[in-house]
Amino acid sequence: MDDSLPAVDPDVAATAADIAEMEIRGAATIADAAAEALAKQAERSEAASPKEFRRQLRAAAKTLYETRPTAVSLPNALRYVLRGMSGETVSELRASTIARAEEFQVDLAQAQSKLGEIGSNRLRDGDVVMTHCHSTDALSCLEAAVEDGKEIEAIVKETRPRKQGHITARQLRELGVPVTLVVDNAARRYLDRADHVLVGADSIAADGSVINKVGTSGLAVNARERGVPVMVAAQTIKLHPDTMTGHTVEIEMRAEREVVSDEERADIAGEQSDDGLTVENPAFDVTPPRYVDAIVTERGQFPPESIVILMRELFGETTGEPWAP
Ligand SMILES: O=P(O)(O)OC[C@H]1O[C@H](OP(=O)(O)O)[C@H](O)[C@@H]1O
Repeated sequence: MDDSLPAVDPDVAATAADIAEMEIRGAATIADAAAEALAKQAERSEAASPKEFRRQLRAAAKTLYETRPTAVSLPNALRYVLRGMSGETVSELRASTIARAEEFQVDLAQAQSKLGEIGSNRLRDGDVVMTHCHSTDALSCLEAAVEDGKEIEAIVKETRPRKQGHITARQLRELGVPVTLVVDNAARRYLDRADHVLVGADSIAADGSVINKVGTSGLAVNARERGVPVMVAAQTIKLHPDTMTGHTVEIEMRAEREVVSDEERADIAGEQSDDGLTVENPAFDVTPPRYVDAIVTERGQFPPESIVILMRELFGETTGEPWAP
C-alpha cells in the first residue's frame, strides 16, 4: 500500500465519517453503505488511466476500512467489490466495479431475508424472545416468524451505553410485537420468562466465538445457567476469515463520553484531580462457543464449533487487507 494515495470522493469521505460516528451502524448496514460508497467513487472517477482509477478505489477502500475495527462485514464487503474490479480501460473498470457493488447489495438483502426464514423456524407460536442491542439479522428472524402468523413477545434489553435496544423496541412495535423494555441489569431476572435469547453478530471467529455488542457474553452465560437457548443471527458476511490463521478480532474502544458526560466525570472526581479516574468503553465482547446453541446464516444453521467448515468453503485462505491482490 503506497502512502501517496489520492483524495477520495466527498461522498466516500462522508460515508466514512457517518460510519465512524455511528450515524450508519450495524454490521450489515455498514457493509451495504461501504459497497455503495465504492460504487460512487467508481462512478465519479475522472481518472486518466486504469492505474489511476485503481489507486482511487484503493484510497476509497482504505478510508472506509479505517473507520471501525470490529465488524468484519466491512472488510469483507470491500474485498468482494474490489475483487470484481476488472477491465483494460477506465470505463470497463468503472462498469465492473459498479456492477459488482450492486450485486453485493442485492445478495446482502437476499441473504438477510433467507436467514430470517431459517431463524424463524426455531421460533414457535407463543415464544418469548430476549434481544440485546439492535441487529437487522436478528430482526429478520422475528419479522419472518410474525409473517408466518406466530405470536411472538419480546423482552428487549436497553443496551447501554447507547441504548440501541430502543431501536429494536421501536421496530418490534412496528411489527405489532408486544415489547417489555428492561435495563441490562434486569436481564437475568427476565430470562425466567424467555424461551430464546436472540442476538446478532459483528464477527464470528473460526472457533465459533461470537463477537457482538458488549453485554452479549454475560447474557449468554446467564442464559446457559437458566437453560435458555442462545441463537445468533449472522449472515456469512460476518465470518472473519483472518481468524482461520490465528488472528484475533480487534475490540473497538469508544469515547468515554458515551458512558459519562463531562459534568458527570467532574462530579465523580469531586475535589480530587481526575488523574486517577479511568473510564473504559469497549463496544463489543467475545462469547465463547460453548454458550451458543446455534449460528443462523443464510446457508442454514450451524453449531458454533462447525462454522469453520463454512468459513473455509466461502473464504478459502483469504487474509490480509481488503485491497491486497
Ligand atoms: O448486521 P446487523 O445484524 O444489523 O448488526 C449486527 C451487530 O452490529 C451492531 O454493532 P454496532 O451497533 O454497529 O456497534 C450490534 O452489535 C449488532 O448486534
